[in-house]
Amino acid sequence: MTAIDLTRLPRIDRSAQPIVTPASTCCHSGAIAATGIEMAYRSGSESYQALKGVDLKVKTGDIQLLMGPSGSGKTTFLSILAGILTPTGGNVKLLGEDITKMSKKDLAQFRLENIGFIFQGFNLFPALSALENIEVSLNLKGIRGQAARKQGLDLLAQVGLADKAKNLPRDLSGGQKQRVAVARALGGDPALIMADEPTAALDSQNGHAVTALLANLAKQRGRSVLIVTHDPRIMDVADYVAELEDGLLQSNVRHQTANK
Ligand SMILES: Nc1ncnc2c1ncn2[C@@H]1O[C@H](COP(=O)(O)OP(=O)(O)OP(=O)(O)O)[C@@H](O)[C@H]1O
Repeated sequence: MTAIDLTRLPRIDRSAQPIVTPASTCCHSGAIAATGIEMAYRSGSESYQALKGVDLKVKTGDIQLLMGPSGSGKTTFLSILAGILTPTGGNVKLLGEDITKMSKKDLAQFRLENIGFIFQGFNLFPALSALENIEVSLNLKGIRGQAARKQGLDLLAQVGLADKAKNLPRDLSGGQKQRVAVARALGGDPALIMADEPTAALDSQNGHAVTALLANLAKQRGRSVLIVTHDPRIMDVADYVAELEDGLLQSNVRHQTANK
């Protein structure tokens, strides 16, 4: 496996954090506000209550982790916050807009413009090169032709893969694939980045590299980053760590090493 040159990744500069105004005095601090989220999965006459009334607020520029045991409802909650699943109760405001009240068409457009999503399994098209995978996503966001090519190459350079633009996914390591997926998620410069277990399939070095990338997005570019993870390595860069258990939010604690 090709080693990652960590020196090519931008450094995390904690001093560059935006000054956070207390929520009570500012109306712009909420990137994500979920209230009373419930999710009942139905199968025939059976129903399973996966979320039982979950509230969560994430401020602009914060890295929020969502942790908890298997089956506690993390992926369900993330999918609802990303507008992929519709909750059976409660509402979700992203960037001040209630996505649970949007039409399907408006929601699809809102997601394209504002959310970059990173999947555990990378979800790259196997027949397309690294660059083409990003270009296809940019095309969906209305960025085409030379503009898409240029932005795609810029994004690959940002994740340290400028020399892999023509590689197919099968010719990339797991960490490189995930960095392509991160680059793709950054296309169009979305305000919200959501990631489901982004480091689960990665070794230590690649896991740290992807973690550093996500941390830099939040701290140097003011993006709000929500990550479902079991990976304690990501805790080092988190601002808040929420614990879900049995469909309920047990806690949401400010992480001690944040804001050093
Ligand atoms: N489509 C579905 N239909 C029925 N039940 C579901 C569905 N998706 C998830 N569940 C159930 O809802 C609960 C929460 O699932 P979810 O995938 O959100 O948990 P998780 O915390 O992300 O788990 P893991 O860490 O194992 O990925 C589980 O009991 C799961 O079996």
